[in-house]
Amino acid sequence: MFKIQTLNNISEKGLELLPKDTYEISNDCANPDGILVRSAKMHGMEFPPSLKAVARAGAGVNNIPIDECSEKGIVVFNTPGANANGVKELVLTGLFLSSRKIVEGIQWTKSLKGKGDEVPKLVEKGKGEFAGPEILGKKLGVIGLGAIGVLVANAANALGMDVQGYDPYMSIDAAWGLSRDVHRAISLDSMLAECDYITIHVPLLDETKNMLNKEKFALMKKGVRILNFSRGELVNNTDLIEAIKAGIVASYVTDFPSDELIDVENIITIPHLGASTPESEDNCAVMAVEQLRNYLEHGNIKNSVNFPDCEMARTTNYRTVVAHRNIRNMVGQITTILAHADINIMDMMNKSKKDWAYTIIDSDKKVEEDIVAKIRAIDGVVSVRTL
Ligand SMILES: NC(=O)C1=CN([C@@H]2O[C@H](COP(=O)(O)OP(=O)(O)OC[C@H]3O[C@@H](n4cnc5c(N)ncnc54)[C@H](O)[C@@H]3O)[C@@H](O)[C@H]2O)C=CC1
Ligand SMILES: O=C(O)CCC(=O)C(=O)O
Repeated sequence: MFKIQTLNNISEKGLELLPKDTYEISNDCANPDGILVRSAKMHGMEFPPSLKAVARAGAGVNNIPIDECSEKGIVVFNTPGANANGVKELVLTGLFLSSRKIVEGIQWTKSLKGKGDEVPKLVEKGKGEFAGPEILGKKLGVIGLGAIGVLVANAANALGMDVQGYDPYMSIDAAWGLSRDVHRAISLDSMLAECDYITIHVPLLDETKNMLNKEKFALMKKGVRILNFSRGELVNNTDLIEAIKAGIVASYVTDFPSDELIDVENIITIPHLGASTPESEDNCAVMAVEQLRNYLEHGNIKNSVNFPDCEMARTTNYRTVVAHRNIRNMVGQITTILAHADINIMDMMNKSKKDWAYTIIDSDKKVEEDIVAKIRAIDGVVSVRTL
């Protein structure tokens, strides 16, 4: 029986893929084999030795202590692209909200309640306060051309915007999906200087924290409109508020409210609704559960953020999987231990990703616990399982 702990509400479409005879699901269990999570903060959480994997039903993994998980041999998965359309649709909404003072206008209209027959006249008199430009023909800069950035760039291009993108690490898959009409920015700074609208779609990392700051606002066109549906910490809020007061930033729309941003003129805060659609929630949950099951039951890794993709069809009933550091002679040491135990390897796969590596071995006989203990004792090995 595998125990799965859920730290957030996970769509039933995903949970129902966990067979009741082999999986126990609870939001409060003592020794889980796997955790399913959305945005719950996992930093500072105690990880029991039973924990083998964490599956993030979503894209961003800044709520998970990745390095600590790697050191403990806990494989962390996310669900690339599964909620990208949900976010894209809200970014497009944000684009229009940043241009036309729709939110402010709706709020003002409410203040007319009780004015009786005067309302239409007051509306016509007051509406000038809420005018704003059209997006057609305007320049949009997209920072980060991954699953979401590409969809946003293509959709804005289809709406008649002049779109450029900046992503020094763009994947080949993402490049295949990008419209040929989207231009490649020469540099981030040149893109920031030219655009009327800027939207940010990068992960929150040490390198991207405060990516939009005083120095970058100083480069921007007066009246620029900025959208942030990625993470709040990508933008320095103190510098942003100054740039708004100085008239550089005409509007900031974000999915990540924080106290200093709420109720500030020209800032629209949305309560992290980017992926809050039934479609995105279902897609993410199904993908997260499928990846978690494949790992727990077969030791296959797909879409992990800390260990390499490593998938092999089973050739025998005896599988051993080893998570280890990406250092010399790991495979040599593992296979030597198996050879001394008179175990023959029928098929194997070894893959690496940055500092970490993973080995799957299908053998002709069961690898008993004393042999597992020997593999576990190799310097650099962080987890061993037989399946
Ligand atoms: N508002 C919401 O509900 C949601 C927010 N997100 C946020 O959006 C982010 C992006 O999501 P996806 O597009 O699905 O991720 P992704 O991994 O497909 O794309 C991220 C892109 O950013 C690029 N990148 C990384 N560092 C960069 C840098 N310094 N400069 C320019 N580009 C850089 C990468 O090369 C990659 O192409 C997530 O990390 C998450 O924080 C994701 C889903 C829902
Ligand atoms: O699960 C959610 O609603 C948050 C989605 C998100 O921010 C992400 O996938 O990175």
